[in-house]
Amino acid sequence: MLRLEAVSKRFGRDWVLRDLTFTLARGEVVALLGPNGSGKTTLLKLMAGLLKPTRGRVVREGRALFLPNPPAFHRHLTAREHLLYDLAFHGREGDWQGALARYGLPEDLPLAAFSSGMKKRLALARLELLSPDLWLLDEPETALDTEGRELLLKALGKGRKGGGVVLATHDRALAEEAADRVLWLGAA
Ligand SMILES: Nc1ncnc2c1ncn2[C@@H]1O[C@H](COP(=O)(O)OP(=O)(O)OP(=O)(O)O)[C@@H](O)[C@H]1O
Repeated sequence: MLRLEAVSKRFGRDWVLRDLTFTLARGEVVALLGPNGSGKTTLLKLMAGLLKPTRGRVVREGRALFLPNPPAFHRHLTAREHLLYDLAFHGREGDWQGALARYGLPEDLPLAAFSSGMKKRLALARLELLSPDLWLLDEPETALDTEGRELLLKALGKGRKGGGVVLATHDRALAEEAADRVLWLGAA
């Protein structure tokens, strides 16, 4: 699904990642763990193609979608409007009403009025609907309550079936429960 060949990334004079080689197999869920500033978000962005490596190569199969933390939405749209916009933008059709109901979300409230947990739920509903091949998730568990966490675990199962998942997290319990493998990032 995804291969990184001797990838290094530097911002200015600081190396954040050095000589990283990694392969994500189809159907695999991998968790990225490491302290603040160790390069987890940078690595997800490199995997998504949102950043270019300073050295090395990233090879991706299929369509990748990066979920930032916190998720980014147009605040003046409602959940219904946003999902319809996302589906149209990606040229897809999908049961957006079913997705909102599964995640316990209102259709007609502007997203400016969503709590951070509701936004996280909406981001998962959106991912399910758009069903990319590769799910790249930055701290998907933050702001989720117990039920939201269960929904996340289910969604990760769908991501696995769809192709593969890489998630950055500080939650070791989540990594142990959801991931096949952990990639530890330390000081570069
Ligand atoms: N656009 C940028 N320009 C300069 N430095 C950056 C940029 N993006 C990230 N960095 C630096 O790269 C390092 C890694 O940041 P990154 O956000 O990838 O870490 P992280 O492991 O996701 O951290 P956290 O656990 O706090 O979310 C940090 O020192 C950060 O300041």
